[in-house]
Amino acid sequence: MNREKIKKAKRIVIKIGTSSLILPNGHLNLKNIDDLAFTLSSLQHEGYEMILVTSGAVGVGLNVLEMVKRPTDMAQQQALAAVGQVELMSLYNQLFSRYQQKVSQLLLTRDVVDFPESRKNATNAINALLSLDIIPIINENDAVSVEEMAHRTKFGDNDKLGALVTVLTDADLLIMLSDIEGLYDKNPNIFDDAKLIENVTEITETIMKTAGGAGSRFGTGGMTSKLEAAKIIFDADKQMVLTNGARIREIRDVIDGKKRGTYFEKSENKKRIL
Ligand SMILES: Nc1ncnc2c1ncn2[C@@H]1O[C@H](COP(=O)(O)OP(=O)(O)O)[C@@H](O)[C@H]1O
Ligand SMILES: N[C@@H](CCC(=O)OP(=O)(O)O)C(=O)O
Repeated sequence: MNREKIKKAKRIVIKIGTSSLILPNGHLNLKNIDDLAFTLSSLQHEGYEMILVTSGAVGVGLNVLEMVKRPTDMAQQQALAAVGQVELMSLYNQLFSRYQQKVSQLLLTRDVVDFPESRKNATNAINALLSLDIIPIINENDAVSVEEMAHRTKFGDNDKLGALVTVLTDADLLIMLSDIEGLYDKNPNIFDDAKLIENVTEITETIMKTAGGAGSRFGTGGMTSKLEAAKIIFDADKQMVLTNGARIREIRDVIDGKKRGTYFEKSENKKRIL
């Protein structure tokens, strides 16, 4: 499948997972964070409209408070996220400003996307920031969004948030950065002979069955949540590339339509039928 459509993308959402921001020993992955700031800033300077959906509040919070394990208590996790989010944004602010790029922070809850009025307000804010040439950096508002029955405030995970932001902002492309090359035909953590899938045109039962859980102690959703996000992307007729966050400067290759990671794009035939 050729990737011509990617080359036309102008507004691009990048979702980066905790596993690309935190090293296995719990320290911040400064190289990746710096590469991210450099790459997004230079693309923005060239005229692309970049939006960053970042995870890492809880992971960075653990680092700041020198804790090894994520606490099980919900309020403790919320507190950790509140601490980590400040540190994460402070770091982004420093590094992006080194590349002459202004950034901003938006912390969203699920109800913002569900209620038409607040959805419109969030979209307007993001559009206004982009028109001012400021990169919006978005995370879930983990300090206040917890699982509730009547009033839905939680997205579930940031893969879904990344997909919803892509739809909300009518972006042309979602690039999802993880700690792995892309989607494999089986969990590569378990099977040595797992093979990379280059293109996915539909989320079938067989594709869902390839997915296993998170690869690091910091990641949350694993591959299943990335495929759930891909469903949102397909339903909205958007495109997504899942690729390795270890080589962030390759984002440029992805945008140039080169074969990197796994490309999720509904086949033309399918689009005609629907
Ligand atoms: N079929 C699969 N293809 C690729 N990765 C898979 C698959 N099944 C399970 N995984 C695991 O999913 C992990 C990525 O998810 P996760 O740890 O949640 O990362 P992130 O923090 O980037 O969101 C990979 O490191 C890998 O171990
Ligand atoms: N909002 C959470 C991210 C949760 C999440 O989905 O993490 P990840 O699987 O690393 O993308 C945080 O900032 O810690």
